[in-house]
Amino acid sequence: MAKDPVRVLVTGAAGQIGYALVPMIARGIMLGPDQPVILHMLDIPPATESLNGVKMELTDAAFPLLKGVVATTDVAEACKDVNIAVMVGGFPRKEGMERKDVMSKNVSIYKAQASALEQHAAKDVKVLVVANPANTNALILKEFAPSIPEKNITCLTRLDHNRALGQVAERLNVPVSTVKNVIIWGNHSSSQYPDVNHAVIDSPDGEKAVRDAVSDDAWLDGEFIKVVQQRGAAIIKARKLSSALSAASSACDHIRDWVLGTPKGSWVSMGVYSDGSYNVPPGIIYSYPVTCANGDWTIVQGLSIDEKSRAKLDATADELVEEKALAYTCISE
Ligand SMILES: NC(=O)C1=CN([C@@H]2O[C@H](COP(=O)(O)OP(=O)(O)OC[C@H]3O[C@@H](n4cnc5c(N)ncnc54)[C@H](O)[C@@H]3O)[C@@H](O)[C@H]2O)C=CC1
Ligand SMILES: O=C([O-])CC(=O)C(=O)O
Repeated sequence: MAKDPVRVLVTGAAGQIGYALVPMIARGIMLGPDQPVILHMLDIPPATESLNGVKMELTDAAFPLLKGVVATTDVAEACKDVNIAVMVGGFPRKEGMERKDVMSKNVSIYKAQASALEQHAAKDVKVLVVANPANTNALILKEFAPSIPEKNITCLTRLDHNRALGQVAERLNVPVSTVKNVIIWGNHSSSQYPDVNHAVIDSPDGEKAVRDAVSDDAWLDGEFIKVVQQRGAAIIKARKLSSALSAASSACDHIRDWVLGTPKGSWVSMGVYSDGSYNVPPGIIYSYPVTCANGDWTIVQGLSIDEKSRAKLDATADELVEEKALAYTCISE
């Protein structure tokens, strides 16, 4: 029997990530090839014409799984009964800007949209915040939507996770699908810690530690970390626009694994509400290694953290605590 359609909200749908993301959702890349969807697309009034253009293209693409499109600038209408909300709308970082520069613009957007989701979305809505500063926008959303379970509010660090997989695969000249269990700890910013200490590659002789396969600790502890941390800025420099196709694809990966589960023996990175695991301060949205099953994520426990890694986990946590304080200053202004 055909499944009931799932309603998926994409905010900022007329923007560049939105334009890459909505066809992926309509093709079943996010929720699977047998899951019909109804797309809810929100943008702001100046983007109305462009949003309608995207809607026209969705019609023209004749996606079999797409059972309806709501394209609107009304946040209440956009949030009505949505099961999944991908929050891409916001003010993007431009060349030379740090994430903190865009904080105040985004705090007010996320506060308002939290209330709309709380009032109008399905009670078990799953929320993924993509817009920067992603962790702190997600935290604001959580604080101002107290009736949405905190487990349902996450932010995107899967792009960083995928970037780390890509760098290791390129270095070893192996298919990216053979690399797994890298970790992005902390903030979706240049303070994040891309950690390969538990990562492995699959080979015909079984699993091999990435550290052994690469056999170049100086590269793994230096250049590799820097490249992943700075990849967003490198893309902006090259394209004069921030990452879009990779962000859209990673957003699909994040929701797909959350809803449908992570493969056995592997984990992914997600920004989730910290419960104090790995001695990270509770009360921030922090990227952890997680496994997913039955629509829930669980932080992978018990991984050994060496001294160098400890300092990096703490540094990115400190930045998030600072961002939280800054966000609260913006709220009270
Ligand atoms: N977490 C991650 O891995 C990544 C995050 N990003 C972030 O994603 C966000 C979107 O990036 P792009 O699509 O490139 O930006 P964009 O500027 O092309 O699109 C943003 C869209 O949001 C809309 N918008 C602005 N305020 C809104 C509001 N209040 N409600 C609904 N829509 C609103 C704009 O009109 C625009 O259409 C940025 O914050 C960017 O920094 C980008 C790449 C990766
Ligand atoms: O750096 C940015 O603003 C865009 C972004 O988040 C990324 O590409 O990781």
